[in-house]
Amino acid sequence: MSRDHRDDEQNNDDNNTTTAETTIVFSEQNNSLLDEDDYDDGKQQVDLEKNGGGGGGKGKKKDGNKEYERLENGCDDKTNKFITKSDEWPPWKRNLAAGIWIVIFVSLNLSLSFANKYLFTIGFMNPVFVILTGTFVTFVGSCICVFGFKMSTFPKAALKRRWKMILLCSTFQALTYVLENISIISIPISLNQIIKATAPAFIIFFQILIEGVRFDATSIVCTVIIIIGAALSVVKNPSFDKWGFFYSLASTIFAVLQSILISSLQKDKDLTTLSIVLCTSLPSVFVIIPIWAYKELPSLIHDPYPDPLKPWLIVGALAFAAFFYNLSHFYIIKYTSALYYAIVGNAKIILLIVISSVIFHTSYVAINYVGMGLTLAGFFAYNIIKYRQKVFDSNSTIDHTEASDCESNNNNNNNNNGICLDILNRLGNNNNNNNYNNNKSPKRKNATPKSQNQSPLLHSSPLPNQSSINNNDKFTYFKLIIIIIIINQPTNQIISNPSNIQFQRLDNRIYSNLLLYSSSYYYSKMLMICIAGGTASGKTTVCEEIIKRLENKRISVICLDSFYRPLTHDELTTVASYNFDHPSAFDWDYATRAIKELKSGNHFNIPTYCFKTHNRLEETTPIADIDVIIFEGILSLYTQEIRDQMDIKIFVDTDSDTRLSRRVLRDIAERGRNLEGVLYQYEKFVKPSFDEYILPTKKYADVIIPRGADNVVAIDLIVRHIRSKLQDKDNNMKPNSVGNH
Ligand SMILES: Nc1ncnc2c1ncn2[C@@H]1O[C@H](COP(=O)(O)OP(=O)(O)O)[C@@H](O)[C@H]1O
Ligand SMILES: O=c1ccn([C@@H]2O[C@H](COP(=O)(O)O)[C@@H](O)[C@H]2O)c(=O)[nH]1
Repeated sequence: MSRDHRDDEQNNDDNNTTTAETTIVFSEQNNSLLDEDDYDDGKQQVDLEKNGGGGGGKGKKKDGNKEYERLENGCDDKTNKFITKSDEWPPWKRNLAAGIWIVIFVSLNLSLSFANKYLFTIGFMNPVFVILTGTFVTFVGSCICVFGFKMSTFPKAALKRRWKMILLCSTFQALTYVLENISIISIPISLNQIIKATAPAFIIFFQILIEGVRFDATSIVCTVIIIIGAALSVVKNPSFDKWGFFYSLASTIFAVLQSILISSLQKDKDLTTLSIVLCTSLPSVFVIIPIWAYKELPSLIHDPYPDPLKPWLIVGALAFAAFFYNLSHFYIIKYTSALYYAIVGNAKIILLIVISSVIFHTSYVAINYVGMGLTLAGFFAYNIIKYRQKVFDSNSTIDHTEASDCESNNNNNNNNNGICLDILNRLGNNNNNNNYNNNKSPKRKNATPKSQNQSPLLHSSPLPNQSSINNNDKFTYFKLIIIIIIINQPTNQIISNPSNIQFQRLDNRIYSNLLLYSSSYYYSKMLMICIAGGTASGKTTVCEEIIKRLENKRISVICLDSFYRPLTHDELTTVASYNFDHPSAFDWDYATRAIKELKSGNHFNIPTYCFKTHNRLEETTPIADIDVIIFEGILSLYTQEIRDQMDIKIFVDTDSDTRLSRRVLRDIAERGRNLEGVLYQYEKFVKPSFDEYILPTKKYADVIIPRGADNVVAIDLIVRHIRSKLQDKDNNMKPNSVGNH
């Protein structure tokens, strides 16, 4: 141990109280493990909080800085959610608001269905037009909410990033509603809802088709029950109509596809439910217009209605109701969670089946009642299973964090996306699980050479598969297009048969109900390790050594460096006076989200930072489906939120002279610097920041490794510990452990 480190630890000993954890220092001199006293928790991190979760300092003040704009607009730094007054409401007020919106949601849905039915009975046979006006008013209304009332941000960046997915989603959305409305003309609402209840079967089908996912027996049994039930519901049903049935089925399939896309879109930090409605409604209008022009325009012009004003008033009212119905989705999710919303949506389907059967005196034969009972039972069971799995999933994730206060953060972050561990994210996965997400330059030994501006993947593993989000997107779209081709075949036939068009109801936002189904059986079995330490202390080298020894495991290394804030124009002009070693140089919000998402078993695209341009590059590196994540960086132990996610916390403790000499060589060779620049930066920023911010985080480490990668004993012991932790997790994954939660 170097002298100054000893001094530092001594100081800490003097000053601090003990915590429950024990820090282990690996000393190779005597090959023994030395127990160290622990230190006071949470003291250093105050600095970050003072700076607004790391968002403070320089980054916030500069013009043109996106983060600054975001914060100025009222976006919370930690959760990345838009802050409104209601976020500060007491729980009772939020619950009351949620309750009111749930009532609005259910009653609007029922009213839309029944008013639509009434429209058709008075001879207004333009279901596509009803959807068109509803979608258009939804677009105008969401514009007013976003631009006028600033209820959500306009997701410009997300729109640019995800425009293809948004367009596809809009198309599915339009087809879902149009086909559904057309279908209900020839079959009763209750039958239509029964058909919609078969959605889990399609979810499972698509997951098997697209991903090759294997499902647990209970999900399969529920799905089989649903299908048998749905079949029995239609057999000999006096109200059955084959085209109505096919339209409804096609609508359900599109809704499933739409739900898959929506759940993926909801993972985007910039997309709220409201902004998704805004972005998808306009393209939907453009998809619906040609269908409407082809199907209904001639009859709309030529067929006079007995009472011309009445239907138009109803259509107008329905369009506004459709908008508020959409708005209610946003508010229910806002005040509760997406999971809650999905449950409400499922309950609504059942309510609709029962009420519509009673109101419209739908006639059934005995076998249909058996079928409906079976469908509902399967549907209930499926949802209960998914709900339990989800709850188990979040419990197991929280357990690993060993922190109670991260629970609320987890819940917050998962509100929009926690329940929809979406197919698409895993659709996009490739097999480069053992990837090295590192924005640094090529390393010695096995590192793959790359230029500074290349994609940041540095493969220390035998899997040389580089990838970027673009490639993933292509792959994903390719798969979706295949699905569309398969699905479009029967759909085209149906649409081309005008004689079957009768109309019953307006809007039924099925996608949100389906979010629950798209949640697959998932366990958080990943191990998260944090490696902190001063610059050039050997963090990366230690990672490489660990990876080498864990050859058969899927490991990803994420560098805190990837989350450097891109420098603004002003900052670039005075880059020599920019402190890259200060906590405010990092985008903590982004880094925290990445760690939490990955820890929850979700996919995340890691950004790429370029040390030469001090900017973020276009490429991102998708990370998912791995056994071990190593989060490495000078300040990786700095924030409590990130520390709370870690299973093992390591500090690489290398003496400062060694670090300086390594840094000089590295920065000149790999980061395009000169000697004067490196020394100036080291003296002015690197060393003071190390003393002030980095070294104090050593107290949070479970393991301290003196001399970095040279300390073979330490690395061997860590690897052994990782193996045993992974084994523990594997054991806990066994099916019979589910019941314990
Ligand atoms: N044990 C070691 N012996 C010799 N050189 C080392 C050792 N560990 C790291 N280095 C060199 O020091 C530099 C910085 O190491 P690195 O692992 O990248 O540190 P960090 O990730 O902490 O910045 C690299 O050029 C690396 O080759
Ligand atoms: O644009 C940048 C960003 C960072 N730095 C320096 O990099 C190190 C962190 O990387 P390590 O690999 O952990 O050393 C940090 O000390 C910054 O000073 C930079 O020079 N330019």
